[in-house]
Amino acid sequence: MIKVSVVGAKGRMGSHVVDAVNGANDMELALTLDAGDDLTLITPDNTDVVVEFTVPSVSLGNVLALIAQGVDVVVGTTGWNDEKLAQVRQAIAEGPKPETQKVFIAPNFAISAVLADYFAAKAAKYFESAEVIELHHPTKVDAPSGTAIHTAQAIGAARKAAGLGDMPDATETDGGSRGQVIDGVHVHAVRLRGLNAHEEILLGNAGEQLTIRADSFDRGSFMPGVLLATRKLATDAPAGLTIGLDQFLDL
Ligand SMILES: NC(=O)C1=CN([C@@H]2O[C@H](COP(=O)(O)OP(=O)(O)OC[C@H]3O[C@@H](n4cnc5c(N)ncnc54)[C@H](O)[C@@H]3O)[C@@H](O)[C@H]2O)C=CC1
Ligand SMILES: O=C(O)C1=N[C@H](C(=O)O)C[C@H](O)C1
Repeated sequence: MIKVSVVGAKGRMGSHVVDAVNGANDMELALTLDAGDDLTLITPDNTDVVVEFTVPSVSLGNVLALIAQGVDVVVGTTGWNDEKLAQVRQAIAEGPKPETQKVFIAPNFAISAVLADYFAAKAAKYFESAEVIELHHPTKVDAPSGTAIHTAQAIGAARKAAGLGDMPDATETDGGSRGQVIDGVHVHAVRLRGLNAHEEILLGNAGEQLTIRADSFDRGSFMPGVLLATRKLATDAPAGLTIGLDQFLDL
């Protein structure tokens, strides 16, 4: 049995993870922690894998504390950047298990979103223009979404590798309506009561458009991916930091 602890267990995602672990016949729920709880209660004796879904402002601190505890971590919290990721890699190298510690971070655990990212990266070099629209519930604290940032980065990398230049855009006066530019890709965020998590990727050429859309209508859509990652970390995932559920799929 895989002993799984959950950090952020009282949250929208954390509570779904608790239910998913309790429903998995190869897992047992160890500790459920939330804000103010002592992370040093989690040890390799009581936990094989921690699943962390908290808030962007605290996730790095949580992950560093859990690395110091010598436990492997699946991270769903967003808000990551290169500087924070470098701190995670350094903490692993200087931690108690530098050769075996595993940390996995994914901006999105839903297969629809992972495939949308993959398809967008494949399509990007064939289109003059590409923009990303993410749409979420109005209780989300970060914008743009980690998924949209990851998608924009993938499109930007594919365009750079193909030698594509800047996208056409004659905008001279922008009051903010063109969104945030990430690796040359404009990203737009919608917050609307009634939505959960959605992303639309628009790719355009003269006379044609390709639209790639992923919808997570409820948070259950993320759970198969969370359980997959948890099982991978408990078995044959590589040591060190792994980023993106696509790394665990045969895409
Ligand atoms: N990777 C993915 O597939 C998904 C990622 N997310 C991300 O997960 C994060 C959480 O989203 P939600 O669950 O909707 O948020 P939420 O606000 O419902 O839950 C966050 C939980 O973390 C707790 N918390 C706050 N500070 C803490 C600390 N220092 N230590 C432990 N717990 C602490 C809060 O009390 C709360 O229970 C966000 O960053 C969101 O973008 C959300 C859905 C899917
Ligand atoms: O906050 C959410 O709900 C979600 N956050 C993640 C993100 O920021 O990409 C994943 C998904 O979009 C749901």
